[in-house]
Amino acid sequence: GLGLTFKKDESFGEWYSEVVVNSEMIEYYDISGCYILRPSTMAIWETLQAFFDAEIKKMNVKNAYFPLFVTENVLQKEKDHIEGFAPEVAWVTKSGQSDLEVPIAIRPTSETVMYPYFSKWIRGHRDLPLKLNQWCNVVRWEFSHPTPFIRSREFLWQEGHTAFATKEEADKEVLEILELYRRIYEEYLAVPVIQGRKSELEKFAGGLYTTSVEAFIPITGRGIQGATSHCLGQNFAKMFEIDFENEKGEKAKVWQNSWGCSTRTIGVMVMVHGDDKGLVLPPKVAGVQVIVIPVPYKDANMQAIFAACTSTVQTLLAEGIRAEHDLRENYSPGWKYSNWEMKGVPLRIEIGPKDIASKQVRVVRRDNGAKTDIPLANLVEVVNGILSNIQASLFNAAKEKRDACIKVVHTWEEFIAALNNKKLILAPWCDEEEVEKDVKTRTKGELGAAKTLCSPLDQPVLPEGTLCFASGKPAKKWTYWGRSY
Ligand SMILES: O=C1CCCN[C@@H]1CCCn1cnc2ccccc2c1=O
Repeated sequence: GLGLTFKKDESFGEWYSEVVVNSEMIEYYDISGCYILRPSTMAIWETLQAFFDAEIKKMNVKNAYFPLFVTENVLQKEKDHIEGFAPEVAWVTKSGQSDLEVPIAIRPTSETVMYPYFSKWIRGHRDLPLKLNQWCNVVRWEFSHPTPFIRSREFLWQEGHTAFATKEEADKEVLEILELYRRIYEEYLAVPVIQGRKSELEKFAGGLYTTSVEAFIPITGRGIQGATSHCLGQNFAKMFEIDFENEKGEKAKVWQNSWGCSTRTIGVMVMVHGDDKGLVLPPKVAGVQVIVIPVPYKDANMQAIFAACTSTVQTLLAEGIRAEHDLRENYSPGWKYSNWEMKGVPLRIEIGPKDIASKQVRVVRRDNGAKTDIPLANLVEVVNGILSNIQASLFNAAKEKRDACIKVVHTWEEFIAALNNKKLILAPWCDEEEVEKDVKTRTKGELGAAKTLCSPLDQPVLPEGTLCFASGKPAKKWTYWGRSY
């Protein structure tokens, strides 16, 4: 049949897998954790890429491309950053029948690939700031449950790697990039996110501190890290001897950042906006924003209807609206409506005999099903208005839903109750790592333990004397907790 067999709020995992396949975004591949990204996925990725690439170029970041492969000794160089990740590193050990002299790793991230050359290229303060980015794939051979877009063994991302003379410059850029990540989610994918700082336990171990944008999936009550922007401090500069002669002629270590955003963004968008008819695409990222469908009538003049469909598409394309028509003769209008709803196309235009007669078209919104008859005369301006209204209402609906999941707690009992109610928990915390580990231990279970998601940059007031929900010690900051992907 045409529709989905699984309902979003009954069998979320199965619903998600069915939607990404039936909407023609993903095709499963015969290697576990690897997926084919079909054109409708690439159209979305290319829109996000175009926005982010243009913005980082305004920041004087330059794109480069470094090799996919990294030697073992270089990869092992930064031990405390690699130790936890080592099992995920994929290795090339043969070419043809013969073993390689030395096994070669496939990049899981590119710090160790790039930084020996940062060391070579950076000599004096005039070589700073060095700001490089690459759009590429990375491989992490994870064994936890693979999920299209969300957790795959190969994924596409951008990884930015920058070096500065001072910590102040690095700190500033960390937040500038984090703001771009917020815009990717909120302005393009219509997904609300929280900007925050990771705890010492959850941060990138090789860095100084990690900031992130955190999304939330109300149906599963799980948080999901949307993208990360790390200040690496001088850790990698020490390891890879990335020094420069500062303006006083002294030898100094550079201050570095690294930041990344991947195709996981697309999976979050599917989870947040999808419904039981399939994908729901925010217009700003939809590869096809409007689909025009002829509605034939028994003795109607089909040529006139087809001609009207074609000219409507041309009119919209001329104004930069991404429109297509579906003139296939062997499918009914009803079948086509379901098919394009499954693909998440934001707006459908139906053209039948009476529309021709009264020089109008009927538009139907994917997000709320609203139908409106529009005179051809002001088609473009009305369609543009509806598309931007869809974009805004998708974001507002998602934000309202996410905010309704936020629960402020002050005690352990409230915390556990909120966790069992699939809430996104905001709690005062003493910021002690032992307490964080203890919460993980005490909430272990088949749904996974609760963990810190981030401490919001925008901290609510913390009244004097507020105690930590878990330890009873004086609280130091408000922190979001929850189960996560
Ligand atoms: O997040 C980012 C943003 C982009 C640049 N890299 C940083 C840090 C990556 C942390 N990480 C994540 N998984 C890994 C997996 C295997 C080996 C190493 C790593 C590893 O270093």
